[in-house]
Amino acid sequence: MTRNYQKFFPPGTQRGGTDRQLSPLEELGWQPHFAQQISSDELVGTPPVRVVEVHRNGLHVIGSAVDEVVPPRADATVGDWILLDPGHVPSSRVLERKSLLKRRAPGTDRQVQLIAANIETAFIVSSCNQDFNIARLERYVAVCFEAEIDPVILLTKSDLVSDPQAFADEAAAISKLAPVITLDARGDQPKSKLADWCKPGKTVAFLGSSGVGKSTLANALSGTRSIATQAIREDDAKGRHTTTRRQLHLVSGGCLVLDTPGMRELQLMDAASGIEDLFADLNELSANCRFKDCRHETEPGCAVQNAIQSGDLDGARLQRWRKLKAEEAFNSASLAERRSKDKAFGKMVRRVVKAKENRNRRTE
Ligand SMILES: Nc1nc2c(ncn2[C@@H]2O[C@H](COP(=O)(O)OP(=O)(O)OP(=O)(O)O)[C@@H](O)[C@H]2O)c(=O)[nH]1
Ligand SMILES: [Zn+2]
Repeated sequence: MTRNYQKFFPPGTQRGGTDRQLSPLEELGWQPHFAQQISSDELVGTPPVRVVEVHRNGLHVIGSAVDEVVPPRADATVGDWILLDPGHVPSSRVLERKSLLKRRAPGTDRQVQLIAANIETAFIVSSCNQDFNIARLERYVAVCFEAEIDPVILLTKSDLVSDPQAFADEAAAISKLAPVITLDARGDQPKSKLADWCKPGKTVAFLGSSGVGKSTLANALSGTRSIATQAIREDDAKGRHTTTRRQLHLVSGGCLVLDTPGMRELQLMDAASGIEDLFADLNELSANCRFKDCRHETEPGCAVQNAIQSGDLDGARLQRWRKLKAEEAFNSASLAERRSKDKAFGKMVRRVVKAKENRNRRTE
């Protein structure tokens, strides 16, 4: 039986014209990257399903002819593709991801928390007002680079300022790889301005602080409907639905939007290469410093300081680079320390167990 997915789509979204009709799995974001990881036997025996929602007590998964909640597992998050083993659900395999967004959990114990998997484009949302903060935008862009997600910077509330282009110009200096778009999130602009990224079968997310317009944008993409909410309503006569914010929504036109919590506390961790990518210009400059270990402070022959002197480089950008690197090093080092402590503890446990076994053997 193949499930009929039409009911998940808002009316009038079936595409005509030259576009090939996507299969139900493709509508959910299934792509060659995932198909390559499985054999045809596996495809039949363990159908691929996508995690569309994370509940406290389980993962809501949807596939062709599958729509159920399976037990939660630490190694899967919203957006993941899982080969569902109906005979033994815990043995189901999580497919290798295209991207993974993770963060350091709030609080002091610095656990890694998986936020979302297989996002293709992250819209980093800020507004043309006091929310606009270059350091914060840079942080998000670095996180996207690290996660292998394409970042696009969206500056909302352009209707409330006289010169939105000034904000756009500043944001454009962050990275050549992060396009910048200014817009009024209410009305028609999002649909046309985001069309390049919001294609059927593509998964996108809106990241940013509270109040910048993430919900407004998602709604403006037109008639956002939650796959998860939809499915749960079917089962629940009272029309109740969950209030979790970590969900995949299917948007009119077919793209998938991941709804994530505000993420104000976004911390960099294990993101060294994301930072390298973000500050590629500074790394290039550093290669020309006279000393290999130049700290770009008062050393003679420092290409970075020279660029600042000549006005080619904004000194504040160097400061932000330092700050991000220090933060990343701190968070990652703490994690490494804990890992090595865990390792040492594991070793000790094994030693004790072995000693006990030896003792038992001798007394047998
Ligand atoms: N004038 C104007 N108002 C906007 C724009 N974008 C969002 N708003 C308004 O800003 C307020 C907050 O927008 P939301 O979409 O709820 O913001 P959010 O990012 O989803 O906020 P959280 O749900 O708290 O994370 C709403 O009153 C919107 O109508 C814009 O481009 N122009
Ligand atoms: Zn230097």
